[in-house]
Amino acid sequence: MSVQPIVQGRGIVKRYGHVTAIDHSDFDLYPGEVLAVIGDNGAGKSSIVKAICGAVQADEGEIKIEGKPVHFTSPLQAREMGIEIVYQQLALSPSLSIADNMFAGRELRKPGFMGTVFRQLDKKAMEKFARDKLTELGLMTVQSINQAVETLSGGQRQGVAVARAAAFARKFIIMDEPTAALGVKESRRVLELIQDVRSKGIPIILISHNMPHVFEVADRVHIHRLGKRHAVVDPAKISMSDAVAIMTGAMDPPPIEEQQLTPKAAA
Ligand SMILES: Nc1ncnc2c1ncn2[C@@H]1O[C@H](COP(=O)(O)OP(=O)(O)OP(=O)(O)O)[C@@H](O)[C@H]1O
Repeated sequence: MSVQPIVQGRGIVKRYGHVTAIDHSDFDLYPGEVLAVIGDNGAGKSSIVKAICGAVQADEGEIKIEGKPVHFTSPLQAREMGIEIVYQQLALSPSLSIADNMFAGRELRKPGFMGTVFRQLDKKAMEKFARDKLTELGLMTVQSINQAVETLSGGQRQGVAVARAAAFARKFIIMDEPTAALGVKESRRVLELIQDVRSKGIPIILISHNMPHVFEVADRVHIHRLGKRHAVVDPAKISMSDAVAIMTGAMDPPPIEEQQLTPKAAA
């Protein structure tokens, strides 16, 4: 029995002026998996995930979420559907608290009259929710949920960004280079968080240049080259150096029947 992909992109094209960033590319994300997207600088990795979440609009092609065609015109629309994004450049407000950052743009109002008429925020409920989520992901090493994000370490900040995505994602999470700015210990914690999120059943698209990280957490590796999906490989069956050679064009991709176009369980 075949499993329906969460995301299915077919023939996606994105041009920026004369540059064709995505050139008739396909894309598939399946339930429960970490799909890594690797590729050289400028291969079109960010552009394809931006097209999926509505940060840019594709010029051609079709994107379906759980089998239904979507045409997001902004990432906010994707967010409303339960798609969360963790960016390389942290999209947190440094002077706001952890709790405020987690709820930015989707604050909880007090129940009843005070919330509906006076629009009063339910600070207690938001703090409790933020504390519960951080505890669930083992991140409650931070001293207070009301601590400003600027007082946290890089790893703790990235932890808050991942916790926020995990707390609100209902469909999937896109992570664009989540460990790029982090040290060894902090990267390790974020990789563990990725595994925690997957074990909760939320699939992840992970863009990364860090091959050891990719090979540690990915179930499948989408290799992007010159704006196209060049191959999809099983990291358990290919060496890191061969994946890089395919990515740079030094080696041909494996024949299609040897690729991992669907997860092993769904094949
Ligand atoms: N806003 C933009 N305007 C013009 N060209 C762009 C824009 N965004 C991306 N491009 C171009 O599109 C191509 C693909 O870029 P993209 O950022 O998607 O690649 P990438 O694989 O994510 O690269 P990197 O690993 O360097 O982040 C590049 O040639 C880039 O210069």
